[in-house]
Amino acid sequence: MTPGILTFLTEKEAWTCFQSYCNVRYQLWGSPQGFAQFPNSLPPFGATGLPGRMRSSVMPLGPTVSRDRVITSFPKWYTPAACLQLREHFHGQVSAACQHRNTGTVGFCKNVFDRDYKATIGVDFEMERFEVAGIPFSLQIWDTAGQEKFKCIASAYYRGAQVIITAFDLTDMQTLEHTRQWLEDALRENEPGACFLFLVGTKKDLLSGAACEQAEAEAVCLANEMQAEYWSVSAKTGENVKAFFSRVAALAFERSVLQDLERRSSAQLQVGDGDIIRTCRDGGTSTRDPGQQEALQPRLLLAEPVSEASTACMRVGSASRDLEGDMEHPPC
Ligand SMILES: Nc1nc2c(ncn2[C@@H]2O[C@H](COP(=O)(O)OP(=O)(O)OP(=O)(O)O)[C@@H](O)[C@H]2O)c(=O)[nH]1
Repeated sequence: MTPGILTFLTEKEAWTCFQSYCNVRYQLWGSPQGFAQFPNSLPPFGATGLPGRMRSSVMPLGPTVSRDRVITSFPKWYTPAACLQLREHFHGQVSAACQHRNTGTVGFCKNVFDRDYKATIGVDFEMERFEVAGIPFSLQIWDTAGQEKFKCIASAYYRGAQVIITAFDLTDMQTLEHTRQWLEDALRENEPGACFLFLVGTKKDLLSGAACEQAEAEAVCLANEMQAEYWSVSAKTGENVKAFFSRVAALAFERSVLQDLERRSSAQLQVGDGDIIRTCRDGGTSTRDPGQQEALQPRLLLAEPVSEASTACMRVGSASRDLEGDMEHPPC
């Protein structure tokens, strides 16, 4: 994401307006020692079966998570009329798994609001660290440019998103219509049902009373049609920004944990009385003593996703630099 609170959620030039699309990827991170506290001494959650850049990854060490990125209870929806799920607690299995261990784009990332419009060139990238239910959890946030001329670059980053956020300008309802196209483009690159969808109305500070209610009602209708969860936010005042990203992080976290638990139980089915057969990274198989499994798995998780994340970042950086020249290198 470009600097400036929620720039990915706001307006650009009149004709392209708000088709800004944001594609959020996640990472779970923590120390290998931390994993040893989990039942069976297996790493808690770490995807090995997700496609390409999307795999969750475990990083060896991470900076402390700031207080406003700590999510202890399941964040509430913005409006029950358009939310993905009404419950107010983490899934039972997720809470139970988390109990075994002790253990937060731009304005959101930088806590600043930039009143000057600076177009996103190609793609912006941010990594936000959270702590969800006591577990360190990172979101990779990819803010794709809304302008038509950058569309071909943006679409390369749609694939493998866990969360898709399409944004529009609450003060310009034409931009709401454009979100359909953005969503279709993004969904085309992903498996059906694989992503959480969010529709976000920005510039809430510029609307009030009946005008705001009317705009929100239309947005909620579209959100229901898209099967997306609806949120109104203001990058300028910060209204709902933290709550929105907490919700995104919590939902993404929960899903990744559930997927991981599922993978773990299916992996256990493959364990026989004798040796464990595991797939190697080069596609071959290896036979190992069962006692070695606990030590090996964290290393597999550490090595592969981190290098993939770096490759992805490099690609964003070089694509952007080609177009802008002085683009900041994404924080890998
Ligand atoms: N009043 C108000 N202005 C906003 C808000 N969010 C963004 N803006 C302004 O709207 C303009 C466009 O914002 P951007 O965030 O750059 O728009 P964008 O859709 O991300 O544009 P691209 O980066 O080209 O995709 C800027 O001048 C912002 O300061 C908001 O919540 N309230």
